[in-house]
Amino acid sequence: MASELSKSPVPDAQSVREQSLAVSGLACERDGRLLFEGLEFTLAPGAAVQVEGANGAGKSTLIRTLIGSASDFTGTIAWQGLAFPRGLAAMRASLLYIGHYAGVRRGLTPLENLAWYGAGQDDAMRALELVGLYGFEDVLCQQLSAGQNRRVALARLYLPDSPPLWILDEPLAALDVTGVAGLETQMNCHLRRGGSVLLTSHQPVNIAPLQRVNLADFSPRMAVEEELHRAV
Ligand SMILES: Nc1ncnc2c1ncn2[C@@H]1O[C@H](COP(=O)(O)OP(=O)(O)OP(=O)(O)O)[C@@H](O)[C@H]1O
Repeated sequence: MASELSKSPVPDAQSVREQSLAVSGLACERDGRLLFEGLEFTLAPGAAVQVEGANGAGKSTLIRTLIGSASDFTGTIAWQGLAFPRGLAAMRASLLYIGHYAGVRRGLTPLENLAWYGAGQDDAMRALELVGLYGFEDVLCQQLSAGQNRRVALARLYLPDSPPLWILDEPLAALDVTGVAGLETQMNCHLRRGGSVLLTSHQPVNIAPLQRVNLADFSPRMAVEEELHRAV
């Protein structure tokens, strides 16, 4: 099955439209604690952003904010030049989001999970084969391993008509070496076709072009430390 993972299908060019996500002066606070402030980056067509940061730095909070699940932020998030909340609906229409907990329904099989997302039988079978789950398509997800469940979630990236903007929270979590390589191949293919990827990961990701955004560079603690350093 290892060889199957490296055979990456080409995403439908028709589905990869012009897009751009721009974040400017973004700050998020949770539980009375400022996680980051002054965050700036742009995600252009054909490019990727990797959000880095220590546990609790605010990576998932940022992602929930970017997909519109959290609206308590200051600063600007804009999709194709239209600031949230006005640009949110158009952004969501172009979005494929896979969260930290992957969104796999454990009482369903992998095939049923993809059907729930609207995939036809043939497309779903092909996607599951490409993520190395051939032979497991009818097994309940609650009986699959953590890595296999992650692969069920990631199979959505291998379906035809995949949206152009991929936002993925810890997509490499629980994957083995072959799984990571296969996912990197698929993300690179998506980028080459003009799609874009924003992901969080605690480990290096071999995709290009890649901009790395470290939340530590935008933490208020860092600003205080720099101030102290200048004062010495
Ligand atoms: N709804 C919430 N209510 C209160 N605190 C929250 C909430 N959501 C997040 N936090 C806090 O915000 C901080 C950042 O959490 P977040 O999940 O964004 O971190 P992370 O960088 O993704 O961490 P990890 O690498 O461990 O997944 C944590 O201290 C967390 O407890």
